[in-house]
Amino acid sequence: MIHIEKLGKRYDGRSVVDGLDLHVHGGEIYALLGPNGAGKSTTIACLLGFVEADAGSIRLAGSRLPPAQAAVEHAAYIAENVALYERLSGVENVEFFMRLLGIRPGRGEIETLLARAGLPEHAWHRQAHGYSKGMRQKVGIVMALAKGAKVLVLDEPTSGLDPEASVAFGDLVRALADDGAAVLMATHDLFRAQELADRCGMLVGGQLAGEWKLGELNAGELERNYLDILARRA
Ligand SMILES: Nc1ncnc2c1ncn2[C@@H]1O[C@H](COP(=O)(O)OP(=O)(O)OP(=O)(O)O)[C@@H](O)[C@H]1O
Repeated sequence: MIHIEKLGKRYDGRSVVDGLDLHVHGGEIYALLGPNGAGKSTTIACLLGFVEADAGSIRLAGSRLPPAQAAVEHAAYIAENVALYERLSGVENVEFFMRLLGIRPGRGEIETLLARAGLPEHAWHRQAHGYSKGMRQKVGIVMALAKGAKVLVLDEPTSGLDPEASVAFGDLVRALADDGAAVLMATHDLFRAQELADRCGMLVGGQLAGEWKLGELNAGELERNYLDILARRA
């Protein structure tokens, strides 16, 4: 579903993503790890067509379209802080963003999805300016559900969420993957990555320095591998 091959991106003559190969299959959650400045957000920006890659190829959901168009058609993106129209309610936000995509879900359908995402009913028709970070993430998930996104891309989705909200968010992401979506999640949260993801990769200097199946690692092993790689590169 997500196929990245030999991806390269340079800024100011400096290589920040360098020959990256990364594949995420439908039904799979892949955590992209790495220290600050490793190139995780740049990889995501290239994947979604926010910036143009300098080298390599990207295919989303088997589409031959350029990333920006393929992403509009097949992907949902949930940033660390989900931007909503503050004066619109949760329901109206979903309605508005779906209409931009030519999708017209009924109010009842949106409410059903908001309930599934766990947004409290009293918030559905309230302006979004009072929403917490976790509530915004839920509206973001509802947009992915309403769109039927085959690819879900998350950048630091659980940073700043309390443990309960983080677990609830993880359950929603798992449900989307169980429905067949390919999920790519950039995160610094090794604990949550180990809890949630099926596989993970570690970027250092724009290159994949390690890749693991999480079911095969014991508790704490991911963190040890991560720190070992950084120590070897120091
Ligand atoms: N628009 C830009 N112009 C110039 N340099 C950039 C730009 N965007 C990112 N960079 C640089 O590219 C490198 C990779 O940044 P990126 O944000 O992709 O890393 P990251 O792994 O997401 O980091 P973090 O964990 O801190 O979010 C950094 O050195 C950053 O300063």
